[in-house]
Amino acid sequence: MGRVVRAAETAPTTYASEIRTSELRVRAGRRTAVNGLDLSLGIGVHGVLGPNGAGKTTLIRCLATVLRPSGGSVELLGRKPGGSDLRMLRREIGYLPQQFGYYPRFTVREFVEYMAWLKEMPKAEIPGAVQRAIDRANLTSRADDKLKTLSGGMVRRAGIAQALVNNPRILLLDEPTVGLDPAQRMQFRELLRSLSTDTCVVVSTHLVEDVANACTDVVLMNEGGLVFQGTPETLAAAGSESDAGDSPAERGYSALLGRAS
Ligand SMILES: Nc1ncnc2c1ncn2[C@@H]1O[C@H](COP(=O)(O)OP(=O)(O)OP(=O)(O)O)[C@@H](O)[C@H]1O
Repeated sequence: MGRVVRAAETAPTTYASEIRTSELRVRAGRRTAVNGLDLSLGIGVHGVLGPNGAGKTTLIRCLATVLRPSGGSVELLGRKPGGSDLRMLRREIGYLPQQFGYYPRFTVREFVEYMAWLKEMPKAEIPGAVQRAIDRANLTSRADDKLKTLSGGMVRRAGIAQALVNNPRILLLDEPTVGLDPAQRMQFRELLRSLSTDTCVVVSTHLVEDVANACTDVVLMNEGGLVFQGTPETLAAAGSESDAGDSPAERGYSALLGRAS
């Protein structure tokens, strides 16, 4: 008889926080765009909000291991990114940049397959994983069309598909809903909800309503720092009728930013 395998050995590794930053500083050009940020993000959907220039993109690029911290520290899945471990870590991360390059003659399927290959997925798993990612991004009917024939919103969805293809433990999405029509935004919210139980998703957006409706946690940034972290309900409760905005969440956003400045 073989050795008894304890449940703890087969269960996926869990962390107190998939992402942890401490006094994190990150430069963008000459600016320190993230300046002393302490964050702890676990499984769930974390909506990062903040005005233009708050440091959202810079933070996400650092979490994607594209930019190195200039001070403080970042830990992803319990590890400090760097050295020989970096490739292993990147296999566990999905990333949709604000702007991404692609070869326009690739079909959606070829593009997502190529990204799966770059992420060093086992060859036999790629076709199934690519189809699943394309389905989840609602591009099934356009899977074999060339990227140059797609609308901007569809290209964005191809970007979402490539970010999902390796079933990442950490999924970083920088303004994923730009260019999506209202029906697609609703479907995207569904996708976020389906990811919220087993993935640490970080999604930056200007759409406070997307955060209020599809995120489990709100991270509000201003001038490179953290202004607020809490549930969408707490964000909404922070506002009053006198604050700017068309909804309780927008009024909460305005109130918290107003108090911070
Ligand atoms: N490559 C760069 N060179 C110089 N400054 C930069 C660069 N990238 C960003 N910055 C500056 O860093 C700050 C933070 O920018 P970042 O793009 O992270 O903000 P953001 O919150 O994502 O803004 P937005 O909502 O406009 O996308 C801004 O003041 C910006 O001008």
